[in-house]
Amino acid sequence: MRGPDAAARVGRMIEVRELTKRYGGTAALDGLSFEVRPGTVTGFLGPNGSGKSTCMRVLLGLAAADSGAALVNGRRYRELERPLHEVGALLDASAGHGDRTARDHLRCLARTHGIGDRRVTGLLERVGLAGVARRRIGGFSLGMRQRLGIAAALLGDPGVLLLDEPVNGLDPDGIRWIRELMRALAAEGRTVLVSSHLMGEMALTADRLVVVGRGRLIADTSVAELERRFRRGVLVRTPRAAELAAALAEAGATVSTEDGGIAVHGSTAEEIGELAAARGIPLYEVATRSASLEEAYMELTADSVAHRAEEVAR
Ligand SMILES: Nc1ncnc2c1ncn2[C@@H]1O[C@H](COP(=O)(O)OP(=O)(O)OP(=O)(O)O)[C@@H](O)[C@H]1O
Repeated sequence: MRGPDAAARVGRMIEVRELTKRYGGTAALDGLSFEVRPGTVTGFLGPNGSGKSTCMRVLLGLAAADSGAALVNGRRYRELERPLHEVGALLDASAGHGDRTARDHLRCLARTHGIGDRRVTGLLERVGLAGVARRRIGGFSLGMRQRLGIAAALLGDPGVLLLDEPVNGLDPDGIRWIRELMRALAAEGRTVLVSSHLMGEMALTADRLVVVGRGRLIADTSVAELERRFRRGVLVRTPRAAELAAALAEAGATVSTEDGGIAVHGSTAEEIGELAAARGIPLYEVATRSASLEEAYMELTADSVAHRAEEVAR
């Protein structure tokens, strides 16, 4: 890979192109393409079995795709010269020798890449494990293991991070901690891709969303765009409802009576306000209604969920 195209690709950090992977009769990935940009937290969302983990495993060289490309900094994982310095991953928090202390676990990993003890000590502090650094991992709670996994992912100070369901099984403190850490890592200019099947969680953390279903791309969008796309019209309360409704209908909007007010589709809150002002109609309330991101997500993925239920029942 040479020339201007290669340079552009390096800037993109994660690129998944037409990725396909079958397990027997199941297409885990079915022509999936998307890119993840630096400086953002990108949520990787999809119902159970939609291919998120498989995609991450292919990106990390842990599974081979049947066709297509999964690139980090413009290269396949196996072509990376110093992988730990380019991409860090949290896949399975149960990994790690139970007999080893947290510090020794990180030191062993660090040595494979010539990373010194000082970085290990710094990371144990960053993830809040400095106080238990000499305790054996076997006695760690799930939350402590997640923190250790994240320290391992950060060892080589990589620009790209892949986190598979990092909040699974964590208490509210742990969830808040991971959320803040992901935001801080993105603010440092890193590319952070984090998988989840909980839209509510991602809505609080992610700037962008890549939504997949049955191994295919359903949406690649910013959180704000998704909210806009799922607007549910404008609810207006006024003492002169019939008059305003007639004026709005004349202007081309669709109007219905609802909840002691009128529901307007096809007109923005600004247009409604100006039209009412021009006619001297007082407005008591003008509220743009959006579906919650959770509802938007349910709508986007409904087909994949139904299909999966059929597959499981078969
Ligand atoms: N090693 C494997 N052998 C056989 N089938 C597999 C294997 N790994 C994944 N699959 C299948 O591939 C599909 C995608 O699974 P994958 O784990 O990638 O989805 P996911 O989106 O990560 O799901 P979840 O949210 O449940 O973790 C599923 O139908 C799954 O059963």
